[in-house]
Amino acid sequence: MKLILCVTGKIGTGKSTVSKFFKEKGFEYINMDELGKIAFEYEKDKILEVFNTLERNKIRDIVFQDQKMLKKLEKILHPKMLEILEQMTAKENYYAIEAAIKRRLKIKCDFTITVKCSLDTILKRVSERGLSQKDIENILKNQMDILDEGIIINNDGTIKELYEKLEKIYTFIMKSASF
Ligand SMILES: CC(C)(COP(=O)(O)OP(=O)(O)OC[C@H]1O[C@@H](n2cnc3c(N)ncnc32)[C@H](O)[C@@H]1O)[C@@H](O)C(=O)NCCC(=O)NCCS
Ligand SMILES: Nc1ncnc2c1ncn2[C@@H]1O[C@H](COP(=O)(O)OP(=O)(O)OP(=O)(O)O)[C@@H](O)[C@H]1O
Repeated sequence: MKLILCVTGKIGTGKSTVSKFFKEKGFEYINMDELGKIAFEYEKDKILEVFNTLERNKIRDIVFQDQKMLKKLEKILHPKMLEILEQMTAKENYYAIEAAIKRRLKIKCDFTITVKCSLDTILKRVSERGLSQKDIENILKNQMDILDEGIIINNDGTIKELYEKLEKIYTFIMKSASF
């Protein structure tokens, strides 16, 4: 049997943490940001032509301040990312796909979890990763199409509280999937 669970949500809301829970339950974990990095390697020539650089930090600064440039980057990378995703999910298995822009990528899945938390929590958790408040706000401006979808998880609380919610959601998904 094949089951595809998508974990979506804005930057720093806790998608990786939620996905890790499902990985521990035996799901195969796929991170679309990582597929983006693989696609980037395949499409270096096209990227260099458009951006005159291959430095991810520089490209990040450009695209999250200019939506037209983000569209150009997505047009180069998304087809390859989706091709790799299709290959990776060909077998019967349980998959947890982490994808902030799941809707934009039009990933088909059986269950969706949207992870949410307040802007304050996002800023606090992500700034520890070395991104400035301005960087985070620029990324968030380009994530306005991430809407509440499927099972909604609020992740402003502790990890323990998150895991308690996830155990219930896991039970629900496994029961629903067996029908
Ligand atoms: C712009 C790039 C080069 C910046 O790389 P960098 O290593 O600095 O950052 P990283 O990939 O970790 O992304 C930073 C944050 O932005 C988010 N993000 C990435 N791409 C997008 C996008 N197209 N739209 C909205 N948010 C995005 C990520 O989920 C993450 O939270 C890179 O994000 C990229 O190639 N993006 C385009 C591919 C894509 O759409 N990936 C999203 C998969 S969900
Ligand atoms: N409930 C929580 N309590 C405390 N810290 C948390 C909680 N949930 C997640 N975190 C931490 O917050 C940070 C962001 O979480 P995580 O990496 O899971 O988010 P993400 O949505 O995957 O981020 P990105 O969009 O950048 O991929 C991480 O350092 C994670 O360990």
